[in-house]
Amino acid sequence: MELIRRYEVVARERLDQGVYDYYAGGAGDEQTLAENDRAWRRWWLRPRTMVDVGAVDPSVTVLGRRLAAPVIVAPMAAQRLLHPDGELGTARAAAAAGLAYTLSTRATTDVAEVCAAAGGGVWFQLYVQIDRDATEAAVRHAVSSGVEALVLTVDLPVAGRRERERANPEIALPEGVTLATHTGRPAESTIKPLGGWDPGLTWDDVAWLRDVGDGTPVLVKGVLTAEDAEAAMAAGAAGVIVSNHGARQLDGVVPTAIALDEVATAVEGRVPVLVDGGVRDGGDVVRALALGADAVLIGRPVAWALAAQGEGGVAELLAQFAEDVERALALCGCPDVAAVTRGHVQRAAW
Ligand SMILES: Cc1cc2nc3c(=O)[nH]c(=O)nc-3n(C[C@H](O)[C@H](O)[C@H](O)COP(=O)(O)O)c2cc1C
Ligand SMILES: CC(C)CC(=O)C(=O)O
Repeated sequence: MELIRRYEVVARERLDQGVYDYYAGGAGDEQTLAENDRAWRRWWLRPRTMVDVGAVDPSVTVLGRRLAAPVIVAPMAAQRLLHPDGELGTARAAAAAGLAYTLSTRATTDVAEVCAAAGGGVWFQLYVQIDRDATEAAVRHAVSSGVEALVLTVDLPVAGRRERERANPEIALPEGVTLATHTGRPAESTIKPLGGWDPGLTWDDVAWLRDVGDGTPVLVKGVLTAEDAEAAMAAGAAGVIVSNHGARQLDGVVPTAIALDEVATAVEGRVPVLVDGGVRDGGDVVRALALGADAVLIGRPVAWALAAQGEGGVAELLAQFAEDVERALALCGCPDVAAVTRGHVQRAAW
């Protein structure tokens, strides 16, 4: 937490108020935003001692790819708003750390360039548009660029009510920077919360996407209930991401540290379960693993590191984060990720 706070302080100094607010903000009164962080800490860790932790291996395999730690960079729009290194910087830093990187549909760098820079381990987050032809073209372009998974975001049928964005509803991108044309629309020089996404998306569309993606695994991002986890698996999802979109969509939805328990119990190991929202240190990662996650995604901490120090900042953050996961595993008596069990957490009474 401390490391991340330092990056956030620098990021806040460097960024325009509107840009900082866009990244930091949540929906409504930001009740869920605050609880996303706190809810992890309401699970106390139950460490075991006298286990040989002389060599701790924090690596995992997700969708066939070995990751140095169970950590993936979450999709976040418009990263060249934060630093000229933008998506290329974050993707390169993730690759150097042996982690996967998820590129947003609303990126400021084309997916082909990002895949080339990372050399593997890139996932493509998809917002399905009303214009299905444009979406199909984007998916084909992403797949032919070499993305290893399609992350279908299902929690943004309409824009959340984000009070902090009201002051700056349309953020101008820096001179010479435009949004990548993953939407098939002409290059745009501002970022808006919503534009042309299909609010009519249903579970039947997972089969369509699998088809368009030519078998590339489809992960459903934005699952908060056992019911939706079942529906996602029935629809052919290769995995689910427990997420409330960083508390940016509907204030009052369940924090992900609570939803994860229900979702992982329902999934019973049939597909990978990932989680994001408020994961801030190695202890949180162990909590997530204990509750049944295969890996976590982290969002804002990466944004702050990028804004503060560009690619080097993200590299440092991810290295320290992975090291902290290793330390937390050792201190819980777990020589590897497989050793983490439900018995490594207990719910706090408050
Ligand atoms: C500024 C910002 C932009 C985001 N853009 C996207 C996006 O384009 N697509 C998406 O699926 N999620 C997006 N998210 C949500 C993140 O992928 C992720 O779910 C969330 O930020 C994780 O929580 P954390 O920031 O607390 O780690 C965005 C989040 C932020 C903060
Ligand atoms: C362009 C936006 C829809 C990106 C996003 O998902 C977000 O701001 O949370």
